[in-house]
Amino acid sequence: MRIHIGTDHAGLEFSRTITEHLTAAGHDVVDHGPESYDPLDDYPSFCINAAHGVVQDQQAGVEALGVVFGGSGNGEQIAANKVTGVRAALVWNESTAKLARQHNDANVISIGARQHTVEEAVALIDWFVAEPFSFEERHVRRIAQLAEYEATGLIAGRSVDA
Ligand SMILES: O=C[C@H](O)[C@H](O)[C@H](O)COP(=O)(O)O
Repeated sequence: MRIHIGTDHAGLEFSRTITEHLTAAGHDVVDHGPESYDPLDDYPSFCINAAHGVVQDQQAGVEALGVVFGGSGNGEQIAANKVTGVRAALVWNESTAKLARQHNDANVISIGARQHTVEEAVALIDWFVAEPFSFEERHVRRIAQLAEYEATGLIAGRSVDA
């Protein structure tokens, strides 16, 4: 599995441990930065680049997921979700990490590095990566609605404002 990671200054300390852990588990980690600590850096470009990496790999048939993390994980999730084809979920416990895959087929998760220990963050990532999508009809239908809205502004061919 290729795993794209992106963060900001608030998550940078987690990067090394997360990369070491995922690499030791046999994953191919692509780090989209930042490379060094700058307390004034901005998460959008790092997280959007990670999200783009996931989509490009998946479109090319490469098995890939993404992990973005920052102080809260909120801005990082918002940034990742700006990328067409990304379903980024903010996860904070075992249940939300697993449901991100089971129900949402999330291809990116976001974690608040100031909300967890690095050991907790690694566990969240492991739960997410190991969990398969359920392929249950209702979840497939809802994900398809999101994709349709993203592509056309419609859901089931109808305006969501109607
Ligand atoms: O949602 C955004 C993230 O939590 C950022 O990591 C956070 O806002 C950075 O905060 P500061 O610039 O105060 O270190």
